[in-house]
Amino acid sequence: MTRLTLPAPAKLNLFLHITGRRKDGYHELETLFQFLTLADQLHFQLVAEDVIRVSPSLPGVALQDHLVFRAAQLLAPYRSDARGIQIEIEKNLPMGGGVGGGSSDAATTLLALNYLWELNLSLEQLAILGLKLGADVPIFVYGAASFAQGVGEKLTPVTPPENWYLLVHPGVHISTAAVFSHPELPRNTPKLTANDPITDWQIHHNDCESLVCSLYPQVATAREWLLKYGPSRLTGTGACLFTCFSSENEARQALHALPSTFRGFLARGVNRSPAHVALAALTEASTGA
Ligand SMILES: C[C@](O)(CO)[C@H](O)COP(=O)(O)OP(=O)(O)OC[C@H]1O[C@@H](n2ccc(N)nc2=O)[C@H](O)[C@@H]1O
Ligand SMILES: Nc1ncnc2c1ncn2[C@@H]1O[C@H](COP(=O)(O)OP(=O)(O)OP(=O)(O)O)[C@@H](O)[C@H]1O
Repeated sequence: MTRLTLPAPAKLNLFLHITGRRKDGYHELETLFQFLTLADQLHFQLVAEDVIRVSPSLPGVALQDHLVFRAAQLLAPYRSDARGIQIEIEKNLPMGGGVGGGSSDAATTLLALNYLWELNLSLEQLAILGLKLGADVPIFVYGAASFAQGVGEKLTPVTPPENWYLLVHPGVHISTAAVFSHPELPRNTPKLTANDPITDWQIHHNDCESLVCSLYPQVATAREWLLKYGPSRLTGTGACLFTCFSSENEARQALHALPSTFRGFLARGVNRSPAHVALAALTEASTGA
């Protein structure tokens, strides 16, 4: 096989507790990750020359900083021949939206190149490499909805309900680093205990939400609008907020009522990453399983 298309799905942080800060500045988190059917699409094509080509370019992102390019660079030394790769990205996920688009693009690149370059690296090896690119990369590499601890890399698979979500982007770009370095960010939520119902996400909260709403009035306005439909929550450090619906139809009706100042996305929560589903289908087809 010389070409491959794989999705790079969005994630939601159904809740996000900050339980402490490490000496290196990174924060200790407890968060519940679920994937969405909403995804970027990445097209990979092996080429004879020893190059890594990524197109189209992303606004404001130099090639050397592009997480897809960096993921390919990390894997290139493991090749046994000099075949290069051409990668084309259909970007559907809002950047800086808290849905992990960059991390997911990187993880899908690791999975795809491991397959196309026939590297036979384990998911654990890919996750360790991926963590160098961002705290959110390992969850996408493993591909199972999980309760995460540490900086987001200690993962315990769980199965929250696979609801329909309306995701609202209030139109602001939020820097993860800026939120995490803010002096007013709460950092001392007590750790959950073994008896806490982890997948019952609505009883938990996102520690970034109040701060982000006070720094960005558009996020606060979007939150107020979403609250008419049910409990709403910030994902990651924002800017996107979500609420859940028991059917696609109800979610679609809410999307139709969304003020034009916001962008809305309809998606289903899924406990297995669509990238893994697609890769498994491919492997089964090629082995005739
Ligand atoms: C907020 C989350 O999206 C929750 O899933 C992630 O923790 C962020 O993951 P990410 O975007 O992959 O983050 P990284 O690229 O590793 O880090 C961006 C910046 O966020 C801060 N950061 C990130 C993760 C973490 N556990 N503690 C932090 O303090 C660091 O200042 C870092 O410089
Ligand atoms: N392939 C990529 N897709 C998106 N952003 C990228 C990519 N490569 C590098 N970046 C840079 O990473 C920044 C954060 O991107 P991303 O869209 O993943 O944010 P996010 O959804 O808020 O992430 P998270 O929830 O993990 O904090 C972008 O603003 C951009 O500068």
